[in-house]
Amino acid sequence: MNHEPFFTVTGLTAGYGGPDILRGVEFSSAPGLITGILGANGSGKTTLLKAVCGLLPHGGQSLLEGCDLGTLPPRQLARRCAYIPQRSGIGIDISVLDVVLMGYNPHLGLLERPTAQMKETARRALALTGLAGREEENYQTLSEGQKQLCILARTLVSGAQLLLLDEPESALDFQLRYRMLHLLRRWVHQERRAVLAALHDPMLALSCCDRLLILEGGKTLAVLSPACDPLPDLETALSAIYGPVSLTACPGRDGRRHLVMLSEEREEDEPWNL
Ligand SMILES: Nc1ncnc2c1ncn2[C@@H]1O[C@H](COP(=O)(O)OP(=O)(O)OP(=O)(O)O)[C@@H](O)[C@H]1O
Repeated sequence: MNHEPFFTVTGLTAGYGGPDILRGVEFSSAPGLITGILGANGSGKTTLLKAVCGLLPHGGQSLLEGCDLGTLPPRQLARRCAYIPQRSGIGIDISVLDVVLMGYNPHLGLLERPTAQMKETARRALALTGLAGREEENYQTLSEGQKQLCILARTLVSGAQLLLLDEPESALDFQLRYRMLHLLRRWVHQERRAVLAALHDPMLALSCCDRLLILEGGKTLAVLSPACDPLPDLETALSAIYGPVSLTACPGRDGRRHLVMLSEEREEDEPWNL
């Protein structure tokens, strides 16, 4: 796999008016890789995604194919970089197909309508995410998990080179969260894009991400490859954010190394006596 820098973050700092929450985050990604951001609650995962796509004032740089994202006007930024927040924020009655077609907005002029080909691609994206036949339904009537799949379809058609996803799996059941990440992984490898996804499920991240960015207190603690880095290195980094854990490697049917993570009980933990 090609490992030339495609997306590089250097010295990223950001906050909300008080002390900096992100304190010099650094990492880089080659094209065709999915990077999972893991960190405890409040470690800065969402803040990182918002700073990269310019929603928060920040210091440092995010370079995508050598272009400083911080210098791009909003429309050009939206063409290159798609940010999917934890909640879609869509509160109006709108069809499922029209939500997916919103992915084309940065490419359309004022009052320009999506083409027949765009509609066809949007239908295919919905079929890929398991929502075939739901195109004309009201988006508001979908379950939270189905809404996440619909937003994923919108992201896939957007043509952005960099996808920033904030807990894209949070409302999905066990099967769907793996299907979603496998789909994203295949798509990213094939299309040579980059995905940065904040995830709360470390097993999912270990199984589906090419790389893991471990955040602790707004800083990069480690950048690791679940497929090839030594287990003790992975255990040390994961234990720093989740408490004591142990990892076991299992051979998958696909021939890749799969990791199973166990949370080890802390001996020093007091029983809960309220
Ligand atoms: N709008 C805001 N104003 C002030 N502080 C904020 C704001 N949003 C987040 N923070 C603070 O920034 C820190 C990092 O929050 P952030 O949402 O980036 O963490 P996270 O890793 O995504 O957490 P979680 O896993 O709980 O979603 C937290 O201490 C939080 O209180």
